Amino acid sequence: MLKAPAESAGEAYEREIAAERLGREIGRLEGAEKGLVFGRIDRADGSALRIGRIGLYSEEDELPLLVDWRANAARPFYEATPVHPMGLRRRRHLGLEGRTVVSVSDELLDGTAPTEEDVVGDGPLVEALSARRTGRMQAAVATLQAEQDEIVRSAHRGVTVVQGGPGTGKTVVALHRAAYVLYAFPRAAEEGVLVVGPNARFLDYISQVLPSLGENDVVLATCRELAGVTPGAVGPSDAARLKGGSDLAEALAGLLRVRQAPAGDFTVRVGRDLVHLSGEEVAEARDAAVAAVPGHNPARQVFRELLVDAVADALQRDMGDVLEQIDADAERMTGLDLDRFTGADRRRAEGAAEPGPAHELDLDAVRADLLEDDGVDRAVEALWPRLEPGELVRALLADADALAEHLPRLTAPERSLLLGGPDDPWTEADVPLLDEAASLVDGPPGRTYGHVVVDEAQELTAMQWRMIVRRCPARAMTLVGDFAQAGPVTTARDWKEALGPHVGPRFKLHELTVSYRTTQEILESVRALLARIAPDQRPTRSLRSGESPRTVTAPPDGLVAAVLRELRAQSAAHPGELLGVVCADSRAGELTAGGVARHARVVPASEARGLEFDGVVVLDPEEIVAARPGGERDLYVALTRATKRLCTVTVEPA
Ligand SMILES: Nc1ncnc2c1ncn2[C@@H]1O[C@H](COP(=O)(O)OP(=O)(O)OP(=O)(O)O)[C@@H](O)[C@H]1O
Repeated sequence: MLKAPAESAGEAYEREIAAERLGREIGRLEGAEKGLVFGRIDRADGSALRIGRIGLYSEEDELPLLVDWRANAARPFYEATPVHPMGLRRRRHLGLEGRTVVSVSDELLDGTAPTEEDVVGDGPLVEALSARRTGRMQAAVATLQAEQDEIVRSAHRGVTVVQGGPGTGKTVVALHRAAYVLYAFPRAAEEGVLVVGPNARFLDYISQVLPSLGENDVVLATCRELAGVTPGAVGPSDAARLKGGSDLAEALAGLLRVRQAPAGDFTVRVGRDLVHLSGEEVAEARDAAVAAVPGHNPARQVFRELLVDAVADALQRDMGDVLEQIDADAERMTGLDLDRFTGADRRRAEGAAEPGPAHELDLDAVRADLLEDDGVDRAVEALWPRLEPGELVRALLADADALAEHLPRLTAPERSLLLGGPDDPWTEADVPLLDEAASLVDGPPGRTYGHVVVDEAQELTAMQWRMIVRRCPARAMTLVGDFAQAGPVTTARDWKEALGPHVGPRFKLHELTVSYRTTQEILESVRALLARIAPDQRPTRSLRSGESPRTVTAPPDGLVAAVLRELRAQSAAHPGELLGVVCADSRAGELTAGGVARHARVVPASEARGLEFDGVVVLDPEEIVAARPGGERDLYVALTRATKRLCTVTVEPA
């Protein structure tokens, strides 16, 4: 395609577009190649369908060669049970390496006895769950469970919420839902699908799933990336929590209103004249400008034009008054009617249309002049200064008086937590403030999406919710998370509180209750902790059992050595498995320097959400709990990352 000569710029452009389209199609087909066909359903009537990541058709056959897993025809593959066989006799799972079949596993659904043709054995789910972790999440398209599939395939186009404990497959559901939306809702697909995750580490972890489902057009982003802001510093979490509250949005909007033609009369110098505008006239121009377009800077342009109209009107009025005064004075002194000497009289004599009064100005010319006038420029800048988003945020955070005026609900100590210097670097908590300011100053974001998926959604602050909802005008979203795993900055306690301001009660809540990651033993060991941090939450159950979690103690100066000992023992006993060490954020550097990173991924507790490993070492639970507010929830996250074995290293009492 790219070798073909292009005669013109237009042709070159079309060639690029066509090449891009083909590139995408190649990507889709390559993605589908991995486990090309993973399922087959045999109906009781003898017909069969093969299920794969995409649909494939041949010209001769009536039935498709391969049915896309998202097609309605594939539904029984996920939903049929012996109680509701949905017309199926057999469900078959196929394991492929390249194009070679390496495993077959059948379930018989209609109560008939297995024949020689059927391979009934260990379920493919158990196999998938006990497989080694690779450090990247894998698609679960072959083994989606009925409760997961129901959410993925839901016809509900509004807001779907999935609440579930650690490892219940929320991320799996969220990503397969994104793929389903692209397939089943063409409008949303055309407007784009966005997946938001808490940090770059997490996005990297899930980055393979959608491409392996043949979908390369989904945008994966963190809040930073959406706002286009890279923070230069880490802020304290108590200030971050405050900055996450929706009061800040009101404060920024309030601060902006003060910068849009504050009340009062106004005088503009135009050339040598002073033109006076009443407070009413200015307010009228302001209200009309604000109503005309969203965004301070775009509305400023409208305001400028309306102000010029008002100035031109005032000039005409003043001019009229002056001329009438002159007319009256002259008439009184000379007894002459001056009208006769003006162009009005002559034009009338020449048969022109009835003109206005003699002193009428050419208003269009006056307006054009005024739009170029320095005096008008200065007036607009004084009444309605052009702004950058960052300036607006600074004007609030670096000014104690502005904080006091616009955040009256905060206490004085809270406000002093927010107060910063004019040159402080931005922090993570400033990102949604800058985004809010950008929407206030420049108008709504340029890029919006037809469907937005948010993973670890319990992490979002009210201000972050605002920035995400802004990008989804249709309010079509899939939100997955677990409030028992909420970090220290989260502002809401539950889904109702988080979503109320945006969709009220209009969201559909699903709950997942089976853990596909952690073993029953690990879940038992965190039960008391869960009861403390989320007393209302039903504990999840696991499909699998394994080793009991262990604890080892070490002296304060022997922690790194103890972690290394444990990792060596685990990798000797279970070579090839993926290991992770979760520790307080401040410890990560020491562990990496001590050589731990050669044996395992070192994960600061604040970044552990959503990740998983075969074996996990949790270093110094007390330190993790003490490191941040709500530290017990960080510990709960840390303790639920292992699929097979968990070891906790605690510090020996002195
Ligand atoms: N139907 C399934 N088939 C195969 N594997 C699955 C299935 N559902 C979940 N899993 C696996 O279980 C593990 C946990 O799933 P996932 O990460 O989606 O859970 P989560 O609810 O998002 O967890 P967390 O609350 O810790 O973020 C993953 O390895 C995932 O691949």
